[in-house]
Amino acid sequence: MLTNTAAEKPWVLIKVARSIVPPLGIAGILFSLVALFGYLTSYEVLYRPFTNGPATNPLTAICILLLGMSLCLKKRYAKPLQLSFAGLVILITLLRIADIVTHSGLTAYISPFYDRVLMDIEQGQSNSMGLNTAVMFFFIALSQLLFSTRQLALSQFVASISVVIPTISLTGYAYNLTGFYGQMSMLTTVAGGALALAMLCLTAHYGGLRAILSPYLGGKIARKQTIAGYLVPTVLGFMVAQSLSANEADEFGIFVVVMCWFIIIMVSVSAIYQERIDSKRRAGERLLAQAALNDPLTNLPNRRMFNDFAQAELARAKGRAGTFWLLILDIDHFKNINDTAGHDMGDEVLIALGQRLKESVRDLDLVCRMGGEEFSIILSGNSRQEAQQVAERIRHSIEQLEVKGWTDLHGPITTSIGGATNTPQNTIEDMVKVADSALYQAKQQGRNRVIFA
Ligand SMILES: Nc1nc2c(ncn2[C@@H]2O[C@H](COP(=O)(O)OP(=O)(O)OP(=O)(O)O)[C@@H](O)[C@H]2O)c(=O)[nH]1
Repeated sequence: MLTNTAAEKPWVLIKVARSIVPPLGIAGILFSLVALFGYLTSYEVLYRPFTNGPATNPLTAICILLLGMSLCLKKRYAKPLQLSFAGLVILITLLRIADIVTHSGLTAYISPFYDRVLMDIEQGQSNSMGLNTAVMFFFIALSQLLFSTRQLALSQFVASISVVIPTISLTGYAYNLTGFYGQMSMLTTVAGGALALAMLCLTAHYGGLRAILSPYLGGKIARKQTIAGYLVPTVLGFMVAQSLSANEADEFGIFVVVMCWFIIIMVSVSAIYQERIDSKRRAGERLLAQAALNDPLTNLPNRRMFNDFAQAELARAKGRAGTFWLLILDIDHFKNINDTAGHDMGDEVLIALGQRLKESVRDLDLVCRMGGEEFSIILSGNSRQEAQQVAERIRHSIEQLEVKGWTDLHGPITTSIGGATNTPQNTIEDMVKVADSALYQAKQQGRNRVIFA
């Protein structure tokens, strides 16, 4: 039944963001399998896309595989497996970080295809999980762990840190700044970027990201600001970096990345506040719309809502040459209830009767309080016989209605009902007039009856 015109807009972008998580996870799995297949078959280009450039280390490929799988898991078994996969990646990356700091070579014991890695290193080729790669996967896994334990704010915060690392690496590849990507291969950069983005998208329904993806004005502005805040400094930075020496370009590159993320963080914070204020405004607007279309006593749609609904129903019926029925129902001798038991008892009767009417029809039918003790019911797509049966059933059901303080002392409440249907020519006003005159006849003939025009 139509009850609310100020409905929330669909949050399409959040749905899209959440729907791309499994495909990004699958992309990660494929990247890792390609790299591992490269090691298995000694087909170097699969794990080292650029000759003499950085390689995707086998341990890195395992981290990508575990994180990719954890993002693709279905709900039922997801939590324990996600926790285990994320935990494993955290362990591997922490070992690797300890390895880099202490030069202990611990990861050699757990790395698959280690002889191949050694061979590459002996030939002077880069092949190890660099500090930036280890930190990136550590943060992605930590974000997954926090998400699985419902720490959404922290999970989103950690995911945004993890997105920064592949962004720096990508900027390095774009600006040709080796220090920016170090030992992180293009394949690892893309796979890490996809997984970090997927982690961020998992929390799209929450916090800053939710505000940026909002379908309302605040979200629209925030999205444009985010894109401009990232693209403008990056493109301008790229042009300036071309004219700088290697050392200057490195420092300038860091400045550009910091600027981009500073702008994005500022935009997210202001979007959160904007969305908070706007959601209160929307709630107020919904309440106003509700009040304008509903009767406050019975909480049923009022005459205005009746007109909107009836016009739409008439247009629909004309479109498919169908019929619908209008019943106008009036409580018999209602004044007597007010006069005998007081206005409050009259109100109670109106509320109970409204509730009974709502329960007596289907969800697609509409029950309205037209005013005073008069109600209307729109029955969609019934034959005359069916509509008469419904009207009789309603009349009978109201006779059975019990309202403490009235029916137990003064007997049943009865109603008179007039019915009318649409014709190709008539308007809603015509239908109301016809149903009203049928109701008048029912009153004339002694009340407590149904008369159809
Ligand atoms: N308690 C209460 N009474 C209302 C409300 N709105 C209208 N009324 C009363 O409903 C009564 C309607 O009386 P009448 O139009 O004479 O109709 P009736 O007494 O039902 O008689 P018939 O319709 O001819 O059977 C009036 O006394 C109105 O004051 C309301 O919201 N609450």
